[in-house]
Amino acid sequence: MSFRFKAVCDSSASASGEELKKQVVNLGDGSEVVHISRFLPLAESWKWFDYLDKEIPWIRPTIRVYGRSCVQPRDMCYVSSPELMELSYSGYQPHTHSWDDFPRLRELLDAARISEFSIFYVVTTMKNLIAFVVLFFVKVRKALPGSRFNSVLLNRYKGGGDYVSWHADDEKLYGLTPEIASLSFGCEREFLLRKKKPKAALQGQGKTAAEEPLSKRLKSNTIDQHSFNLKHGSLLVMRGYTQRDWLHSVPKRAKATETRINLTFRLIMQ
Ligand SMILES: O=C(O)CCC(=O)C(=O)O
Ligand SMILES: [Fe+2]
Repeated sequence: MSFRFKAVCDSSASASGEELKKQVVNLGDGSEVVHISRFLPLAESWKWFDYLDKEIPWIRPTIRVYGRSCVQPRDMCYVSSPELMELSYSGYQPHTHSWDDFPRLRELLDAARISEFSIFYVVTTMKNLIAFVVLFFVKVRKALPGSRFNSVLLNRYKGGGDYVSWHADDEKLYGLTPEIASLSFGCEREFLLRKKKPKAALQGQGKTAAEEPLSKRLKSNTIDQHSFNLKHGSLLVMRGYTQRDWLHSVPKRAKATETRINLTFRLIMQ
């Protein structure tokens, strides 16, 4: 059973001016999660879901997990700028879609007056995607003043058998205290967080934190586990030392038969 977190609730205004219910969960030791369940209106979210589902050039790459090659259990796409450091995870370097191949798209960025974002992307049908990403950057920034992002990793879970296993987005290119803003569309899925075990204890057992069975951790300390139901149109932000001290996952769920799309916005340090 997952631990029910004690949330500190406050609220902030959305881009359109209405009140957004914002949950701020203090994980301790400088780690924090912000959850806004109704970040985007439902109808607008479905529009974006359909768009992303159809137009993103999704791929399902082969990655390496504990020395073995396997097909990643979800589709993905990656968007960033060529001058930024390249992302690499699980022995896999995703193709970086760049907006430099499509100079006219800069006009769109300027029009949105967010030229400080050196993002982006595009393949043939991507004009709408740029508008889409710009819109969200603006909305996320309004809800979380001071946030900055310059890349986005897109994931598509085509049913309850698709998942992301325990990991931390602690790659060096994001720095020590990355802020990661995650937008979800479509099928509601559970998002879990659990505290990493101190390195010394795991090394003694010849294990990494991700290999420690969940059942064992729950027996020992349920307080180190948090669960969020990520609804259609929701926003979840991890910040502070969350990537250093915690792992997160979206586990398989037999009952989740429909597709879910998730976008995680990140800042690559230059
Ligand atoms: O799908 C999600 O909610 C999380 C995805 C994630 O953790 C990642 O892409 O690193
Ligand atoms: Fe992640």
